[in-house]
Amino acid sequence: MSHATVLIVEDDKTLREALCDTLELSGYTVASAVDGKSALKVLENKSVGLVVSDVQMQPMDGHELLARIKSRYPTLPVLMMTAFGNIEKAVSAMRQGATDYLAKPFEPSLLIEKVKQCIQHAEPVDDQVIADDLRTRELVNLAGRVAKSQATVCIGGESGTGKEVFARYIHRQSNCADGPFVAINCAAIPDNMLEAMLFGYEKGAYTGAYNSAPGKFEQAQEGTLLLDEVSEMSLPLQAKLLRVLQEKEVERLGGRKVIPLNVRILATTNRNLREEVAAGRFREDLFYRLSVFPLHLPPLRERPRDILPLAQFLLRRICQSQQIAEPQLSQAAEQKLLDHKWPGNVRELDNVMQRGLILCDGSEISPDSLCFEMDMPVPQAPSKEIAEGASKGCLSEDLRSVEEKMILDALSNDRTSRKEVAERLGISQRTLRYKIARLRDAGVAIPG
Ligand SMILES: Nc1ncnc2c1ncn2[C@@H]1O[C@H](COP(=O)(O)OP(=O)(O)OP(=O)(O)O)[C@@H](O)[C@H]1O
Repeated sequence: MSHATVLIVEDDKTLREALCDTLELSGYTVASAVDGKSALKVLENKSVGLVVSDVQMQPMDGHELLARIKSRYPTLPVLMMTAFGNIEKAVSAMRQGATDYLAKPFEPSLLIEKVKQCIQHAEPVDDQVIADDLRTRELVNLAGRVAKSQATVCIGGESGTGKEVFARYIHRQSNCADGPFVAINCAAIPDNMLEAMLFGYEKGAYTGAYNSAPGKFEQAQEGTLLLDEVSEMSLPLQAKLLRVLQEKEVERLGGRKVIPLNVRILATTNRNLREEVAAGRFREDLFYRLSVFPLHLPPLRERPRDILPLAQFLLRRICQSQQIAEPQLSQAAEQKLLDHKWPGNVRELDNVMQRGLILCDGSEISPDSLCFEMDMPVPQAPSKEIAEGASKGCLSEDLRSVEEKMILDALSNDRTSRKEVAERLGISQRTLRYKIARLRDAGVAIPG
């Protein structure tokens, strides 16, 4: 049985109670509301997996509620209940994005059947795309439209803006949604390994290849392959990638068989790819092949109406995963979130909500519980303490700032790739990526 809460929106008290009873007896957790306005309030405070709503209600009717839900929670399924014989209302609700409809009066068994179907097809909470700001809503809309084509989409935007969230959304909305979604982070894997992981290899292709293995392209057959941080790929590998994209076929390393591919390609990048092309770090032909349809996600500070819905969504997600009650955000806390500039975007907001949850009193998150990393004091301890901290195996704040300075110095050389920076610092590219993300979350501008 699904754990998702079903929200019943119906102004007729007797019918509302009957619907709630029917679903509760079938094992669902149920919440209820008397009209669209109060339903939106419930949605703000509760994680809901499905809305079952009447059409005719006052003051906010089912159509308006549906429109608000589609703009604010685009992936939340809605089952509309229409008056018997009013097929036009049902058709217009379906056009507006309702998942299904029930014509009144209906048997309890039909309600249970439809609810079950809608919940089965519903997005898990992790897959939801929050889009309240007009700019984000337009992007979701665009992403939904481009999803239906076979076009290669390159999603750009600062770190933590939700590029992977959008890539997954495009996959779910595409004609290959039933196929696999395979993602590979091109920045986190050393070049020779990345090649083997992308294209696969035959037994004996290189030392240590004891068995043959399919690559990510093959794993993504009939589905979507996301090339995350594609700009970090080396030039020689870019050439090989281009060939696979042009030919729509792949050969495993050390293999002779040509494997035809039917894979939708998506890519993301934190960098301005045009600038990378101009600087000679990214192949122009690959740029054009990947950017058939470019989508750019603006930073969170440029879509302020997303901040609070995202904060609430993230809070709910954290509370659900930790199975704890969800505290309210006080009005002053909301204002503090709205006033911040979010250099680390949604990922930074996620961190702030996690910390807020730890620091709050359980029922309410106040402004004091919301601390941004850039506001946290860095103690100026004498160097003796650095050594002591290091010998205890913990990284003191001073050591951390020395480390940060080394990373920033290394990154400030324009001609050095991230891969070379990682090598020079003696850390893996994955570790470097993690440390850069932490610095970004703390509001530090990253060179390059
Ligand atoms: N619109 C959104 N709705 C819901 N969650 C979001 C949204 N945007 C971002 N997130 C959340 O923010 C976090 C960062 O998102 P994501 O990994 O997609 O960002 P990114 O741009 O791909 O980051 P990076 O460039 O560092 O890889 C994730 O936890 C994701 O679930």
